[in-house]
Amino acid sequence: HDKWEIDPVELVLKEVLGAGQFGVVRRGVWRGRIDTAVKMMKEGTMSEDDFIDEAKVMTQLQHQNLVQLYGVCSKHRPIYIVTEFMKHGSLFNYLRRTSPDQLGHAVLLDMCIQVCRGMAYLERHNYIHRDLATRNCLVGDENVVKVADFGLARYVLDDQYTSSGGSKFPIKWAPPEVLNFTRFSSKSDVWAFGVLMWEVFTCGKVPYGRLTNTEVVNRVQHGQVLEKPKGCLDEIYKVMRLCWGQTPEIRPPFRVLKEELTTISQRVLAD
Ligand SMILES: Cn1cc(-c2ccnc(-n3ncc4cc(C(C)(C)C)cc(F)c4c3=O)c2CO)cc(Nc2ccncn2)c1=O
Repeated sequence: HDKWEIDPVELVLKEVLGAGQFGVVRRGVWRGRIDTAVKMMKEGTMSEDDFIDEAKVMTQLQHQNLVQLYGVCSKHRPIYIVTEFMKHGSLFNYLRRTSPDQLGHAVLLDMCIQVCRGMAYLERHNYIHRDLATRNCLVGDENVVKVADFGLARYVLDDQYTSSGGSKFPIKWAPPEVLNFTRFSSKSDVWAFGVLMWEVFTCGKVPYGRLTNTEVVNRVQHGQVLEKPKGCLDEIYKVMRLCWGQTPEIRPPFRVLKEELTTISQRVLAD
């Protein structure tokens, strides 16, 4: 019996949470008491057999800042992907609907540190996210923030999303080596983390505003990076700049970023 296989009989489906990349996602109650989110995979959106193979690895990735994969219902179609439930939805929406004064610098920095902890865990396990952004992080009680949908990008069948020339490719979160050679690594996740920090400290602004993808690619390839968010501390912006090193080698790993941000947080909190 594959322990990552969930019996759909044990799932009671509730309200729709949203329509994700792969189809409708609903809240579900598992075994009578466990709150979950259930992705009901629309046919043809994902290479399902490859994903089901990977699911056993993904269920082993467990960290307080990663949205836990509980398992899959793969004995029927559509398959279900069952994960931990986060009651406040995406970090992107949470930032945009929560007024800035409610989110002081200490809270914004703490959110970035939580994401960094989750990403340092993935880095330690040589696991690449490939689409880190505030839209792919989720918020729970007491401003708990967790990284969601890590690794799933590999199973998307829509080549508008998977090819760097496609209309759905996350250009604004991609470093030069991904734009030029789609060369993903934990260091390309670090670049995306810098953009995520910029999203957090602008309370959910869209990076590079209304620039077209072509204009963004030109800027990134010429070393032009995002400006310091209004009111953002210089030492926090400096960490963002470290994430935007032109080549992956000069960007710090997540375990170093975590130490940097924690040190700043202790100083900021002391003030
Ligand atoms: C776990 N979880 C997932 C979601 C939820 C709902 C709809 N779409 C999604 N998304 N969003 C994005 C997404 C992105 C991908 C990439 C491969 C990385 C491109 C792959 C996905 F499969 C999803 C997905 O399923 C999610 C994210 O997986 C919402 C939750 N919670 C709430 C609470 C209140 N209101 C709304 N959502 C929640 O707790």
